Amino acid sequence: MNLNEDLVLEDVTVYPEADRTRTPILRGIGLRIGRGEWISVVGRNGSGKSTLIRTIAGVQPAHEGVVRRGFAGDEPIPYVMQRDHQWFGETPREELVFWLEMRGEPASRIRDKVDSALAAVGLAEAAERPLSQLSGGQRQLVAAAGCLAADAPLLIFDEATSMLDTAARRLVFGAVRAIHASGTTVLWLTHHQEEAACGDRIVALHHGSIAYDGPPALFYYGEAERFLGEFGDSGSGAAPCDALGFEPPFAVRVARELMRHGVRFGRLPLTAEQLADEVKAG
Ligand SMILES: Nc1ncnc2c1ncn2[C@@H]1O[C@H](COP(=O)(O)OP(=O)(O)OP(=O)(O)O)[C@@H](O)[C@H]1O
Repeated sequence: MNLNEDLVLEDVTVYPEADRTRTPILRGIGLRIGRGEWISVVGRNGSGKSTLIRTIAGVQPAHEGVVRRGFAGDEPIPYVMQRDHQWFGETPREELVFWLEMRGEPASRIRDKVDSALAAVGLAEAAERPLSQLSGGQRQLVAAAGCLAADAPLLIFDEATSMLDTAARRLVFGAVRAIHASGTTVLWLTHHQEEAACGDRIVALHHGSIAYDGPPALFYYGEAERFLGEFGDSGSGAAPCDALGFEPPFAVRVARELMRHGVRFGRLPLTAEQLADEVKAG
């Protein structure tokens, strides 16, 4: 594994069941992922998000094009999915010990690795509690801790929080943000634009192709100058987000409305906190 190299997809196409006579699930994907990035992946149902993630994770081969795995290495990357996966242990600790034993981790290192992975997701106290007594959010954190303990080079969440209530979603999101702050690369697939807006970069899929790859502000506001200067009455069509049929985060909708009424912002807000800061700054 070359830790300094990006993970790169060049002109990648994937067909259903490798059948090249069928309409591709992914077509002509070009993507470069650097270490330490947080990339939000958005797209409507069936746009190819999970297939893209599976290709990046190394469990779905590319039928055309090139995948250079760079820092992600040759091993398939474990990832956290929407629904509870199959559990092997009775408690978070047993689950992680099982994962590490399966990977052939030396017994002498298992305890430390399990302790630090559980601590990283805030589950140190719950290490010995039965998994059946944990909340949905906590169970996803156990799965995330499993990825961490396994030294996954990328932390991948495939709509993991979509079945959770707001509090549990915040719990998972907050824990992953803390892990990211310490340098881990994160790929976060979501239907929640509020969550997508928090990443460094948004990749939007549309019918199996990348329709947008860039900063969140440009995705939700379009060309900022144009938006700030002459945003029209309808307010639609200016931003990639609108063109692709997504509803922007609440803070963006409020900011756009304020801009329509002549309010000007120094920095385009993406979250409620940023909007509040901008309003306070006057
Ligand atoms: N093995 C397969 N055979 C046939 N079609 C497939 C196969 N795998 C995926 N597809 C189709 O490819 C498209 C993309 O699927 P994928 O699961 O990657 O999309 P997605 O964006 O993750 O969707 P969702 O948001 O609904 O989970 C879908 O229309 C799906 O039905």
